[in-house]
Amino acid sequence: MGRKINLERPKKGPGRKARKQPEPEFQFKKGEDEDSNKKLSRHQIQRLKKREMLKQKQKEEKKTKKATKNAAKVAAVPNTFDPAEIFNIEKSRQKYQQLGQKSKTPQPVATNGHQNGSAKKGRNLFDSDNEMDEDEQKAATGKKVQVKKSQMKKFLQRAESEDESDSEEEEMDSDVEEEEDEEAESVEGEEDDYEDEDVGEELDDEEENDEMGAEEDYEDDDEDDEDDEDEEDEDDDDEDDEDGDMLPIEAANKKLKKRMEREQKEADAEMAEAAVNRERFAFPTEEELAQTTSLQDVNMRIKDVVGVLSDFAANRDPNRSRCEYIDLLRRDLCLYYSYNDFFMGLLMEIFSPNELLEFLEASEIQRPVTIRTNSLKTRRRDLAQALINRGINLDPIGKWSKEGLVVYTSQVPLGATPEYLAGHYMLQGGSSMLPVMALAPEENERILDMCAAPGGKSSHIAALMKNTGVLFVNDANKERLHAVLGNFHRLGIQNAVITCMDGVKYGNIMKGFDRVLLDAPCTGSGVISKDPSVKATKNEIDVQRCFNLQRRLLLTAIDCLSASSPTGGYLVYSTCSILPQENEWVIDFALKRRNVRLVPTGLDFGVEGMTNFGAHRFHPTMKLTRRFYPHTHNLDGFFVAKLQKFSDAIPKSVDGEPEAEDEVEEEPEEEMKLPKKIDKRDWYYQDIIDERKAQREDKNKNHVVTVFQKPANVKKGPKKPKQPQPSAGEREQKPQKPASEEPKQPATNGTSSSSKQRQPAPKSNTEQREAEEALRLKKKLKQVQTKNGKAGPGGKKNGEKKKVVQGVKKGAFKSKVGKMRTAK
Ligand SMILES: C[S@@+](CC[C@H](N)C(=O)[O-])C[C@H]1O[C@@H](n2cnc3c(N)ncnc32)[C@H](O)[C@@H]1O
Repeated sequence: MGRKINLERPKKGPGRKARKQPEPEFQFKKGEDEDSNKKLSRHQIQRLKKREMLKQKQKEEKKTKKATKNAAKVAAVPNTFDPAEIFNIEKSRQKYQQLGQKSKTPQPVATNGHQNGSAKKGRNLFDSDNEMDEDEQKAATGKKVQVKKSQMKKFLQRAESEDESDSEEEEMDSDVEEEEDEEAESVEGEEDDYEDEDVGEELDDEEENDEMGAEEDYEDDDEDDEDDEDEEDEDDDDEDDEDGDMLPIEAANKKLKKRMEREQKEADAEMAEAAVNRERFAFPTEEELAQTTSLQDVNMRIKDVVGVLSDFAANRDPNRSRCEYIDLLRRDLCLYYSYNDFFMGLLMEIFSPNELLEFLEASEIQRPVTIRTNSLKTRRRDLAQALINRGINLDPIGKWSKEGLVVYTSQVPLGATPEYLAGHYMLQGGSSMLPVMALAPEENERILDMCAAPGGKSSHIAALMKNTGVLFVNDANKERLHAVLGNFHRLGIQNAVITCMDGVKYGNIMKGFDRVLLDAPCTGSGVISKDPSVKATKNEIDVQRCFNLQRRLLLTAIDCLSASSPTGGYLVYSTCSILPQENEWVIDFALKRRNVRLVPTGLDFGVEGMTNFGAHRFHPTMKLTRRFYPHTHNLDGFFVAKLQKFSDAIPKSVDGEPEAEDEVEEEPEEEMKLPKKIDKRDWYYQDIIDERKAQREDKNKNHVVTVFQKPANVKKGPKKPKQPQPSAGEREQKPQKPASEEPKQPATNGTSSSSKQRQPAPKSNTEQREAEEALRLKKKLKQVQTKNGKAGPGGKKNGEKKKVVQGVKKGAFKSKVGKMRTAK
């Protein structure tokens, strides 16, 4: 028989040690100590005494330290502060302990692990002050204490780690005590063991001493802070008396406030002292000005003069007028930032000296690259994801736009990604989205964009219209309109009609629009970072030319609008200029001449429009317009105004005021002039860069195609026949034709355009060039024939012309022209 299996399961429950463990006792509480001394072992009593002595010693040390520091205390106060220093962890910890001890009652607490220990401390921290739940406490603290979360987090983390180390210590102590008790019970009088215990105790004490030493070191490291803390300690004591059970964190906050106030006072005093001691800026003589060679000196002088102007009465040289200072400032600013005097003068009329400096600095820096999601093809989230996958680092442009994205870095050219080519986005400046947002186009409306090329805003309008209704897209610049066409194809816009005409005359063709956008041509004073040539090239005539055109365009745009439109009758006028002459002044001009009123733009940021400018007083509602600046919004400088037409009737013009003030004699501006040099990375001219590239490619293709078609004709046909030198007598008889009459270039107007009209419109650049070539050849042939006929068969001239006809090969011309026509 084997052994009988014991089927009885072993009893579950607390282990031997746990069962044996008595209720935890808090032995080091004052008051209780004397009563409980009887219960304590000899060693425990010794240890307790030791600790008491140590504490006493520590207190005394602290007191002496405080006294010496107070004696040595001078006005030296740190200029900066570290929140961690203000939320002094060690002090807080001590305070927690005190608070904890105040409220601590000898109730049983599980001490199986340091987490509980710390939890216990945590509870003490909160429970000691009042009896609210921890959560309630937290909520209350959150309301009361205005401290940054991160600071709070750090603070609590550090406090927790301190608590943890404390609890570990306690655990160690309790373990040792436990062992002691056990040993005392079993082997009384075993000296060795006691010695060991003593060693253990000493180690404990050493540890404590070390800790205290470390604390002291910490304190010594930050003596200055300690000074403050000591001071605050005193305050704290008072506060404690005053505020009673104030949370430590509240106390810390109070300390922080006090400290900040004190620092502010000191900073003010320092500033005042510096102002008194500062060397007064001496106005430079002409010689000194002439001797200035370094830009750094100019920069210094700019700052000095701006400083003087900020408090002119106090800082001025009594022998110098404000005008002299301003002239000096303008001169230096022009030199430092490379502006012409006139343009700098305009800017100085807009901004205060300090803000002017900010604007000039911001205009030297490129704005962030931004793109607009084409909502006809994709969603911003999807586009962002696709671009992020290509290594493009981007973010939403801001809360104000649902479509814009700002691109920080990109490893691929943004104008060549598959997403761009698929029309998922448009390269567009952030501020360019604002006028369309203000226009707020609706579906199924009839909308006009009067100056639309290259089509950034038009395509945005079309997207908001969701390809419904009709969008009339106009621009006076034919070349730029090609870009509109390209962009619209790429972006999938199908509701647009593109026209090329002077906007001023648009009202003669079509009216009754629900909404009109007039993004007027301007000086570009808001986009200096994109085109720095503005700084040095713009003159008074340019500005006058711009605002005169803008006024005329605006009046026409208003005339094109329908006051009885069921959905709108709104017009948005915008420019990328910050000059009031091109903005508020133009709007004010229109307000006086048409039945329109200003309405809010709906844009929730931007600076209010000006109601005063120099001697000018604009309509008070001008405040509803919005200005955007590079230095305040990190956007291109822009102006946006929204008008509502309330009557189609045109009021009689204001007496004595011409339709266009300060009219400058000028030729009608047919096409916008492009800058001489276009930066290849400039998105604004991306369309033109593409166009030129395409033309270059076309040229090469053209060459190949011509050779392929008829190489012989190409060589012989267009060859210019050598004109025999006429004799002196002949020269007198028949004067030579002026160069302009020579049909060198394919004509773009006059007869050629009429003949063009008869032919079907060329579809592409190559075809167009071929057609023009054919026309040129045809014309040349005709000319030669006529001349031949006129000269008569027998004369000397006749013979020469015959030679020419032979030279160009009449048959070859005809066949080429014929072939091209059939090709068409
Ligand atoms: C500021 S740009 C327009 C930019 C466009 N709205 C966009 O967002 O892409 C001004 C445009 O006005 C055009 N323009 C200049 N004079 C004009 C006129 N008299 N009539 C119509 N357009 C004109 C220029 O060709 C230029 O394309």
